[in-house]
Amino acid sequence: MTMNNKMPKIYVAGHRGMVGSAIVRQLIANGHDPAQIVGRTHAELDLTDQAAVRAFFATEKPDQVYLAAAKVGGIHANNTYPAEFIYDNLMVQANVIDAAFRNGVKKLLFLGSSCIYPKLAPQPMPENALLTGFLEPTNEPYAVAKIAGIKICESYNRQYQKDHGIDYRSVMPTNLYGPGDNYHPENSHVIPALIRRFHEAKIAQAPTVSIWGSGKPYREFLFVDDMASASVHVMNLDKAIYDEHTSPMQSHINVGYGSDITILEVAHAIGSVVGYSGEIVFDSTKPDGAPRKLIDSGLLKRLGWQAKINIETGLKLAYADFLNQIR
Ligand SMILES: NC(=O)C1=CN([C@@H]2O[C@H](COP(=O)(O)OP(=O)(O)OC[C@H]3O[C@@H](n4cnc5c(N)ncnc54)[C@H](OP(=O)(O)O)[C@@H]3O)[C@@H](O)[C@H]2O)C=CC1
Ligand SMILES: C[C@H]1O[C@H](OP(=O)(O)OP(=O)(O)OC[C@H]2O[C@@H](n3cnc4c(=O)[nH]c(N)nc43)[C@H](O)[C@@H]2O)[C@@H](O)[C@@H](O)C1=O
Repeated sequence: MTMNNKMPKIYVAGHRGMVGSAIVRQLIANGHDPAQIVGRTHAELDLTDQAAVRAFFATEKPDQVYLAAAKVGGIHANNTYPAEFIYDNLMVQANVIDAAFRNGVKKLLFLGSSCIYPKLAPQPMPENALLTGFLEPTNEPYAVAKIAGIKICESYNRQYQKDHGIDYRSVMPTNLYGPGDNYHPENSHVIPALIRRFHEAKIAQAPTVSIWGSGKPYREFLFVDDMASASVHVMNLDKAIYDEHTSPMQSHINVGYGSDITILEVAHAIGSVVGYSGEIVFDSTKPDGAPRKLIDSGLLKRLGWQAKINIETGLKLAYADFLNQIR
């Protein structure tokens, strides 16, 4: 009882989402008391509603916040709903970070995305590639919102850290996948989309299955439980160490797997896990997006974290999750 009282009360924004639910699992696996973890569904609390967010923080008074709620989707969703991607993400971030500050939250972790980096950034992309060039057009509105999220955290630290003791950090994940993913046929990311399409092709005994674009772009894929462990690791890093490796105007940290593969290679790997042996064809009416976006995760490695789950293992776990979801 005494020990539980000393545990920080943690608000995981987006606790039902793929990453948020993995962060909750990780915190509990680390021994955190589930009663000291707070979550609200979108239906219970719309984070774009400033008054509702302020009222929630004033009532719950969490000590720490993991900001894993966002409008999220793959290349088609980003391209089709750009207004929602920029508006929702700007509002959610601004509301949550500001309400956290106003209500005494000392520690917050903001989840951005590797799409913050320029389309033609040097590969692998280091943290200091931010704001050095043009963004990939298919997800520019989402990326601009994510860049604003980093800058909100940095600005609050710069203005308020000294007097209020706040420490708001940011992590930039590469492309993620795993249990709890969104398997929508159009609006999802490539791995869940292809798991569904290959599974349906197998059941229908279809001779071909199509993948979008040329299959040539490279992507770096990280399993969601690795992302959750990296998030908790960065949140809990000693402040002196975090400060030594970042700066007030460049405080974000990349979270990647460490290597990338082509979309055609990941399609073959998914075909093999699902058990589909037909032919792969290309839908050239669909965009390729960024040619490559491998992030440099050297800083996080130096700070003591590395991914554990390889793509073969991760895809098997993801397919098991898909089968479970459609049962
Ligand atoms: N998935 C990926 O490949 C990547 C994800 N990220 C980042 O990681 C974080 C988590 O993403 P992920 O878990 O994949 O996404 P999910 O879509 O699985 O989860 C996002 C969660 O946020 C909630 N949410 C969205 N809008 C609102 C709102 N207005 N009010 C309240 N809740 C809201 C969603 O609820 P509901 O579904 O009910 O709307 C959902 O539970 C995001 O910041 C994302 O940008 C970064 C890089 C890659
Ligand atoms: C995480 C990241 O996610 C988005 O960027 P993206 O990396 O381009 O994401 P994606 O997973 O949707 O596509 C990866 C690649 O795969 C190809 N591809 C083939 N076949 C399918 C397919 O069936 N579906 C999808 N979605 N892609 C397919 C697709 O054409 C592309 O070449 C950002 O908008 C932004 O949200 C962001 O930060």
